[in-house]
Amino acid sequence: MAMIQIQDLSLSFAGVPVLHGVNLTVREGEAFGLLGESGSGKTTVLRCLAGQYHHWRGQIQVAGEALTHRLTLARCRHMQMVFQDPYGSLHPRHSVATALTEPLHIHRLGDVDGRIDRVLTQVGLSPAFRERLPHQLSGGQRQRVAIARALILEPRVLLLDEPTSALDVSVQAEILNLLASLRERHGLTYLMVTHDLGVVAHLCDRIGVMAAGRLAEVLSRDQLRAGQVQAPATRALLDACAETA
Ligand SMILES: Nc1ncnc2c1ncn2[C@@H]1O[C@H](COP(=O)(O)OP(=O)(O)OP(=O)(O)O)[C@@H](O)[C@H]1O
Repeated sequence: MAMIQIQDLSLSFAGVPVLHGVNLTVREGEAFGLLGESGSGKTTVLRCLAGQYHHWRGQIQVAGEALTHRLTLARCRHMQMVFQDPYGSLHPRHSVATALTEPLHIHRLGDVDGRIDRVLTQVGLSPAFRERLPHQLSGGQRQRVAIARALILEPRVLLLDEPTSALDVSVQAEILNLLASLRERHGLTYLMVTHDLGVVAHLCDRIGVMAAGRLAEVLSRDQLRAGQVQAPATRALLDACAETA
């Protein structure tokens, strides 16, 4: 089943087109990576799904339901976003427990303490982290809290915007492994934006390559690994990666 189906998605800012008729399907339980050069429109696709832009055109369906331009509580609950910079996405004076309680209050969910302890354990943090403030956490721990805050609502889909790029290289693999095991355990669907071919090779089943606001190509992980690519934009990404390797 298609968990996310995007058809003919277009968006302009002040008359300047940024997305041009993007078509994209993410299957239930799949990890789909969006690659592409800077400014190609990857994050804008995620933001349309997350309800941060309301003036897109086209059709978006999630779990078979058409998304409207209005953000509903049910939509937020089923589809959560995790950002690149965990420091920026956590309030500096809110403890971990406060950050995790907020979405539960908004969605009027009970068993707050039990849910917080369970989700902290799921992301590999002990309940002793409840009272910590963001500056008392390492970068990797902060990203674990950001993932916990997304997971506490038990969503079906995570929209991941460069979830490891702000982290030290040594911590990136830990967070990628965590995301992989959470997907397997909870049957989550991921749509992930990244610049990093290593990240997609590790986590993603299929990869879409964006170029100038269009989806240039969709590949399996094996096709990408074998260099079986058609679109010039994909070839340019592989060449750039080979040059820096
Ligand atoms: N709020 C906005 N107002 C005007 N233009 C915007 C806005 N958000 C994005 N853009 C433009 O849309 C285009 C696509 O941006 P987007 O952030 O989606 O690219 P990206 O592929 O995610 O890039 P990066 O990898 O650098 O994050 C860019 O040209 C950007 O300048």
